[in-house]
Amino acid sequence: METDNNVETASELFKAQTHIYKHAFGYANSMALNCAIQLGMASESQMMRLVVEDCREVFEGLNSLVDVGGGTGIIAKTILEAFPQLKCTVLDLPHVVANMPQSENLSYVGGDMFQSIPHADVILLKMLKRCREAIRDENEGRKAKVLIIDMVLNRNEEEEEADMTEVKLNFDVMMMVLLTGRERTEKEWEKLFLEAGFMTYKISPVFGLSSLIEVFP
Ligand SMILES: C[S@@+](CC[C@H](N)C(=O)[O-])C[C@H]1O[C@@H](n2cnc3c(N)ncnc32)[C@H](O)[C@@H]1O
Repeated sequence: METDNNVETASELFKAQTHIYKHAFGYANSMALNCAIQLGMASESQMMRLVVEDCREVFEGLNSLVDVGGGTGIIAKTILEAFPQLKCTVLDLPHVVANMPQSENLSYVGGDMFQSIPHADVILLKMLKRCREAIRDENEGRKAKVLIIDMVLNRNEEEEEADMTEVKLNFDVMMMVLLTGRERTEKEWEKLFLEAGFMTYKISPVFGLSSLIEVFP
């Protein structure tokens, strides 16, 4: 695979990722798939950088952001590179963030997203399995705008390349088999947002296999 340094545009990166996943699923071999997922994760910050560049308006004017299930803060740090005035909080399980160094604009909170989410202008949920519960009505943080970065099935079927659709459907099957989860169509996402009390949403399919979904209270 090309390294971060010689993949220059979002579409090159997304094509490379789709290609790798497609072949890994084709091998029907868990080791090949694991490698593909590791490679995909290794390019996450590069991908996020491209997305922030393409979608600056989504982050402009915000004062604070909380990345729910944000791990060690790779995504939050990437957003901060472009918007250094933001106050970012990463919420993850206590053992994940226990020894993470705080800085002026980046803090870590150990906790359970199903109990409480720190207040912020925007809540980011990226690749989380149980976002339904995370944005449910009773959750304290829910009145903020929510940004979700995740797959949307059957989106722009005419425009979407066949390879990409194939890979998304393979992920859907994998989620069902391994995690008793699933990927969602736009209609299913919409139902989830309306049930959680949100009024509107906007999907920007700019993120290769994943889309950026803005959900408004
Ligand atoms: C699939 S990873 C996604 C990481 C990151 N959002 C990304 O896209 O790279 C899920 C993350 O959620 C965290 N997590 C799982 N259950 C959680 C909970 N109840 N509260 C907070 N974080 C949780 C995990 O520790 C892990 O870092």
